[in-house]
Amino acid sequence: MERIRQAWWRWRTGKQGASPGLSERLLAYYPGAVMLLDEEGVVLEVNPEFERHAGYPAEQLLRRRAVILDADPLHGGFARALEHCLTSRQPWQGVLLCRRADGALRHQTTMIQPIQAPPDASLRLLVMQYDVTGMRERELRDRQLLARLESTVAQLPAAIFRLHQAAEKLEFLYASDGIRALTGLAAEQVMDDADSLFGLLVEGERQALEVGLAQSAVGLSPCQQALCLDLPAGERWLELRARPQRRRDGSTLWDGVLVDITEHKQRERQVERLVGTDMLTGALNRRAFFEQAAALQARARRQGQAMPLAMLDLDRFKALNDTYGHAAGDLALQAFAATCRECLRPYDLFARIGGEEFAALLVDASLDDARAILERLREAVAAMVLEVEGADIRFTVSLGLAVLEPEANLESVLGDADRALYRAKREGRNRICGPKGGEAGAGGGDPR
Ligand SMILES: Nc1nc2c(ncn2[C@@H]2O[C@H](COP(=O)(O)OP(=O)(O)OP(=O)(O)O)[C@@H](O)[C@H]2O)c(=O)[nH]1
Repeated sequence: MERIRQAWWRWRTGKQGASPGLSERLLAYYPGAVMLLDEEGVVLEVNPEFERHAGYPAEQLLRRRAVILDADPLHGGFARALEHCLTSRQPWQGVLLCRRADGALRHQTTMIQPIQAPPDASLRLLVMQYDVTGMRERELRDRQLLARLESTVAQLPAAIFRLHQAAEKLEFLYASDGIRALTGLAAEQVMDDADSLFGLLVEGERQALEVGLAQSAVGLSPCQQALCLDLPAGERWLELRARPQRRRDGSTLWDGVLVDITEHKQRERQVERLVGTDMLTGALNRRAFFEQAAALQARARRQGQAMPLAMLDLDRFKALNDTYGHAAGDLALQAFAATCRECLRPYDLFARIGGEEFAALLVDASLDDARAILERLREAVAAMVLEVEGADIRFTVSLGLAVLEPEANLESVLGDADRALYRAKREGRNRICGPKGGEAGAGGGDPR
């Protein structure tokens, strides 16, 4: 077969010219159907394989026009292909829909080569056909299957992808249409430029992804990573799950899926918030305060900054409870916490760390700033009037202030603030004390 293909190729490319023996060789060895036609398109000769491949007994075809093989002998492509070869003396190649003697339609890949046949150098056409119907049917089935698969993938609430990394560069070799619902980006956009997607990652997430992919590439282990995107509609969380494979050139490929996990993340955060929140007042609880204060202190340590820390305690709260009842006391605690949140800045930490004891950690504030903020807070609390069953309830707050130095121990600084608070109580309540020697912002004293 290879020998014949090479001979055919030499012939077609004209390196050797039309070999007089070639048509005989093709008629003898070509594994498909071969016909030799005269310049009227009449069949002069066929090969022994002809009937098996063309589905026509040789005797029915010899001395008849070859176009009768065409599914449409009058207007089909066979007649046009022959016409082309005869007028241009150029070869023709293509797929023709032919009809077998039993009426079955078959796709035949067809090559037609004009040759000058000795001895009179009259024009002949050498026609070779090979039945590719099975191949075309398989191709059609594959295409239908692929179309079904693509539409199924498009319906998924996820995007599938193939990611390639070579020389540190990441590119999507494939991204399904689902990427648009997840990110607002078209699949083509992501395939053209992976950064159109990775550029949406919130700060630090890209680095986390690169580390995750690097670990996956080294150990050829699955990669699973939660990614947070900053989209115009808000924050969106995706989970990337992918399996790596190594290419021969040493680069790595991941086939994987991106799934929206925003709802799950939001629920997770809600639970985290609830676990870290005091149910009565909505302030942070003691555990969350210590965790978040430690994180803020680590950041402040890097910047070499100290942070003012205050303890707040309602004055004579027992008496309020005793006079108006525990429910009124609860209401007072809630109103107090709400006023504190209004007076503090959104990024300050505010927590209920005991019964009627609260703490505030002021971020990026000098001691003077803190005093001014807390003084406003003290005044706002003193100005509050709670109406409970016809009675106007007023109360005040005492504050103890300390400074959390970058390297200091949080518990012991809370102790300092507590001691300052004790002084504020002793000196008449409704005032701010501390740090040592810096008593300022004293209020009107205990109204009682
Ligand atoms: N209503 C209510 N009261 C609470 C809650 N937690 C603690 N308390 C009350 O807060 C009061 C705290 O009283 P004390 O520690 O004696 O102090 P105080 O009466 O505020 O007096 P000073 O702190 O000295 O001004 C107690 O009566 C507790 O029962 C709570 O969740 N709700």
